[in-house]
Formats: sequence, C-alpha cells, structure tokens
Amino acid sequence: MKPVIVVHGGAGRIFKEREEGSRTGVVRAALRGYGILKQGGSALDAVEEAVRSMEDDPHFNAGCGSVLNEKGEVEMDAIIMDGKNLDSGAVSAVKCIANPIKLARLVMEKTKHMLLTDRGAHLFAQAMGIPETPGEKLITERSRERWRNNLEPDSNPQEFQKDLGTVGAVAIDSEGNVACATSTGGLSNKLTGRVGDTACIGSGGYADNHSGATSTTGHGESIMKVVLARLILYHMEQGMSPEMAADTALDYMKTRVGGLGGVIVVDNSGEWAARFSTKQMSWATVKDDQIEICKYITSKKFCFNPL
Ligand SMILES: NC(=O)C[C@H](N)C(=O)O
Repeated sequence: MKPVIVVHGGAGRIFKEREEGSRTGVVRAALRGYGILKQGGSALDAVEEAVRSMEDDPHFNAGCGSVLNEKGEVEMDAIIMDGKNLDSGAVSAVKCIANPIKLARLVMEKTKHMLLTDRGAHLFAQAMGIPETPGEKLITERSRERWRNNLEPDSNPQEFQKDLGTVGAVAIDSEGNVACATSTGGLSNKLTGRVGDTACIGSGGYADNHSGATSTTGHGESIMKVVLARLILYHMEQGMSPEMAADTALDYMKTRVGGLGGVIVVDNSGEWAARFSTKQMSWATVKDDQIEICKYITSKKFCFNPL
C-alpha cells in the first residue's frame, strides 16, 4: 500500500495576514508525517507527529496559539484513534501542556480508559512525566486580543469565531492501517469546562481500517449533533467515495442544524478528500511523493520529492 497523509489547519475564514503562516504550517506538518510513513512508520505515528507540529505552531488554534475561554485561559481538547483495533485516546479541558495530542496517545496506550479531562488529565500527565508548560506560554497576543474583543458587550462573537484553526491529520501506512488525530483550543470565549467535538470519538475524528479515517473542524456543537466523523465513514461503508461522503455529511450538518465545518478523509485504498462548508480551510496532502495544498493559497499543484 502506498502511504498517504492529509492534514488540516482548521475550517473558517483565513485572514490575509495568516495565509502564509498557515500554508507553511500545514505543509511542514504533512511532510513530517509523510516522512514517517515513507520510512515504514505507522499511520498512528504519522498523524501524531503532524498534529504535534501544528500544536507547536502559533498560527493554529491548538497547543501554543489556542484561543482562550471566558476567563482568558487556555483549555484544549485532543483525540487520536488507531483504525487497526479501534483503540482511541482523548483529553479535554487540559491547560498547562504543550502537546495535548501526545497526552491523548498516552491515555490510549497506558490506561484502560478513552477520555481523561481537566484535573484528572493533569494528574495523569504528571504521572507520565510530561513537563508542565505555563499557560502563559501557550497564549499568543492574537488570542488575547480576540478574547478581549469578545468581552465587549456589543461584540459579535460569531464574527470572532470565524478565524478558527483547529488542526488534524489522517493517514494510511504501507501496511494499510489508517489513523486520525485532532487537536484544538476550542471556541473563543467558551464557558469554562466546555468540551467540544474534538475530544469526542466519532465527532472530532474516527478511524477504522474497514473503511478509512477522518478528522473534523468547525462548529463543535453542530459536529457533535450529527456525529460528523462517524457519519462520513458510514456513508463510505454504504459505497460513497471519500469526497461524496464528506460533502453529503457536511451538507446534512448545514441543513439539519445550521452548522458549518470542514473535514479531511482517507479511505482504506488511499483515496482522499479535503472538503468544507466554511469559506476556507487550510489543508495539505502528500501521496506518491507529491504534495498538494489548498487552493485558496495557490491553484498550482506542488510536485517535489520531500525526502
Ligand atoms: N476550530 C474548531 O474546529 C473548533 C472545534 N471544532 C470546537 O468546536 O471546539
């Protein structure tokens, strides 16, 4: 099986000043993940590495650069899933950790559980020897400014939710195993303790070797109502292509609950799709040593050997 990776840097509207950083970030993440796949590494390792690279990049709403909750604090959600055995790990409302995706993987591999939240996740991180990152270090000037603007009584929170930037990755490795990973700071000025779609299996992501893998982004409450990631795989199980399944599910979310979002998908034959109902979504994919990136940035197909 030829390996494939697809990554996204969030659905929404990408402001001009963020375009370049967002482009560089998704390309770097896709190449890092693909590098692992090319060396015979697993889809699971590839999606973790890709997401981790975007968590470390302040251009995205995940890890460093996460948006802030109503109190001006970072609270992050993340999920990872292995399509081989349907194992999954997630964390929600975690604060002082640089890479929530790593913690999610540890939940999957080192506990009998699938989701740890807030204080329990923090204690688990300590037990696993993950160093604490002061919350301040995860906050960028941009996320603080956005938080301040949203505090104004006559502000328009919807407007400020547009420039989202959750990150995610899906991959298939040379053995035909699929995996997904998603990580986010959630929605700006959310209530303390709000858990979004990203931490919820079937909503923020799903991976099953029998069909494929998907990672989602967009309005979390809408995504949870339609269980978007699982819905896409269901459509694929009924015979739809990744693109058709993604469009059908996004359309359903829009018409049924008025929610917008974006998804990346890979099926178990290596066919992939990156689709969205928002204005834009940054994404990149590498297949056959060729990288392709979202059209809002360039309409060119980039072809080069990344290794
Ligand atoms: N930017 C996003 O994708 C937000 C995320 N889905 C959430 O609602 O938490």
